[in-house]
Amino acid sequence: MRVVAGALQRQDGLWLMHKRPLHKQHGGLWEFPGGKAEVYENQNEALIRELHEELGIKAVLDSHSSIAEARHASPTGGEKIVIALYTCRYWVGEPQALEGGSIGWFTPDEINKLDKPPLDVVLAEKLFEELADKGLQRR
Ligand SMILES: Nc1nc2c([nH]c(=O)n2[C@@H]2O[C@H](COP(=O)(O)OP(=O)(O)OP(=O)(O)O)[C@@H](O)[C@H]2O)c(=O)[nH]1
Repeated sequence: MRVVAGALQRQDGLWLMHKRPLHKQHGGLWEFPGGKAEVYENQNEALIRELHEELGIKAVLDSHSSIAEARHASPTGGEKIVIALYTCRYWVGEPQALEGGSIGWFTPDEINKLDKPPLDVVLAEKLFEELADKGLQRR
């Protein structure tokens, strides 16, 4: 299963995280917004669609390439999940939680402390390491 996620950074440097609705898998945990890519979509298209459905924004991805990836086999021994994370600094519209969860804006240190699904823990670590390596401002 291909999953795509967005690391949205606002102009004040804070990053958006989405709290999953309670009734879903990983309910109440904070994730990078996104979701499953359909078979007919490339990853960029899938993420732009998911960010529109979940947050109501039109996003412009910083790059066609992902900044980090995380993967694991599903607990049922079924298909492997691969999540690719893309950064995004430009979008049209004000992000809102449209699917029953909530959103918040956080510093990297705050994100590290949020309760997250396992792959988002990995994505957050890799994202902030990668940005530090590139000498980019984290906040
Ligand atoms: N973000 C994230 N998703 C994970 C992790 N582990 C894992 O199995 N997933 C699964 O990856 C999928 C992410 O897609 P999604 O966000 O569109 O899933 P969803 O349940 O909201 O949508 P759905 O109602 O269409 O199934 C979900 O099935 C989610 O449970 C993880 O560590 N982080």
